[in-house]
Amino acid sequence: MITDTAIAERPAAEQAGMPAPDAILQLGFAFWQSKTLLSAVELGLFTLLEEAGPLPAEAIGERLSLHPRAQRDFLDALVALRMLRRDAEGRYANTPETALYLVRSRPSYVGGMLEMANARLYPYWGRLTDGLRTGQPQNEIRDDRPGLFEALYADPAALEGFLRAMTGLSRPTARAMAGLFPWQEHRSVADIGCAQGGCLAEILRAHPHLEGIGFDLPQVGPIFEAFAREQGLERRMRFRTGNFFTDPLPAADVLVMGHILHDWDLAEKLALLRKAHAALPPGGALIVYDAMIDDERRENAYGLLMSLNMLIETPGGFDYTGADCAGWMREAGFRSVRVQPLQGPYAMAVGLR
Ligand SMILES: C[S@@+](CC[C@H](N)C(=O)[O-])C[C@H]1O[C@@H](n2cnc3c(N)ncnc32)[C@H](O)[C@@H]1O
Repeated sequence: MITDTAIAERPAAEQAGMPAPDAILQLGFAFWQSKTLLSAVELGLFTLLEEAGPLPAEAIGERLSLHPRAQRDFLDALVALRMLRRDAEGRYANTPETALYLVRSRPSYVGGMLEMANARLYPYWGRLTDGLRTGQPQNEIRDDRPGLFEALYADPAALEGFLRAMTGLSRPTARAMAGLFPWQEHRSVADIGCAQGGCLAEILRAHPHLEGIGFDLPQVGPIFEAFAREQGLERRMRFRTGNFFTDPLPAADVLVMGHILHDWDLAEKLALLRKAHAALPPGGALIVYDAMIDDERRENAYGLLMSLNMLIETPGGFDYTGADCAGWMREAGFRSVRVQPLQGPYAMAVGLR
C-alpha cells in the first residue's frame, strides 16, 4: 500500500539521497488491510462467493447487508489486496487461496483463527501500550478474572470459537510434523492440551498405525469428540480429561505440546517439561512446537509478535527460541534434543526420554 503521503515524500526523500518512508508508512497502516480481511471473514464473504458466486457488488451488498456507500470500496480493496478477483462484467469471485482457506465448509478452512483475531485479538491489541507499561494481560482477564482458559471456557460460544481457531492455526504445522517425525517407530501419541483435536487428526490420518489420545480440560471433551466423529477418526482418537498441572499425563510413546509452553511463565514451562519426561516410557519422545523465535531474536517477527500476544493474553506467558527450549528440555532430563523447522515461522523441539 502506498499512501498519498508516501507518494509526496518519496521524490523529496530520493532527491535528498535519503531512504524513502514507504516501508514505515506501510507498516503503520497495515491494520487497514488486516481489518478489511477480518471483516470479510466475519461477514462470510468468501463462503457466500463459493456458494453463490461470482456475484456483482449490489448482490453481495444485499446478501451481506452492506451499506451501498461501502460496497465497491470494500470489494475492490479486497481485489487490490489479492483476496478476491473481479471479472470483466464486474462480478467478484474468490482467488484459489481464499476458496481453499476461507470457505467455512472446507476442511482446509483457516478462518477460525481469523474469526478469533477479529472478535478478540483486534480490540485487545488496541491496548498494547497499556500491556507494555504494566506487563498485565489486556483481554478478558484484565480485570483480575481467574485465568484465560477459565474466562474463555465460561462462555460456550467463546470456547467453541477458540478451539476452532486452534485447529485453523495448527493444521499446516501439524501436517509438516506428520511428515518430519519418525512416527513409524512409535505406536501411540498423546496431544497434551489438544483443543479440538486438529493436530492429532492430521497425524493419525497420515499414519494409520497410530492410536491417539487428546488430553485437555473437561469442557473441551464434547467438542473434541464431535470433531473426531466428523473426521471419521472416533475409534482412533480418544479424549482424556485432565489438568496438566495437577493430574497425571496420559501414557503414550510420543507426547506433543503445541502452543502450550508459550502460555505459561518459566517455572510453569519447566514443570510441564519435567512432567512430560516422567510420563514417557524409555525411548519415548516429546515434541514441543511453537512459533519458535530464531536464536538471534532478529528474524522471526511472527514469533516475537506471538510473544507480545502472550503479554496481551496471559499473566506470565512468552515465546522463546529453539535454543531456549532445547536448554529447558535438557534440564528436564531429555536426551538427544534437536530443533527442526516445520513450516513458516514454526519449529519443533524433539527430545527423547
Ligand atoms: C493455545 S491452545 C493449544 C491447542 C493445540 N495444542 C494447538 O496447538 O492447536 C492451549 C490448550 O491447552 C489447554 N489447557 C489450558 N490449560 C490446561 C490445563 N491446565 N490442563 C490441560 N489443558 C489445558 C486449553 O484448553 C487449550 O486447548
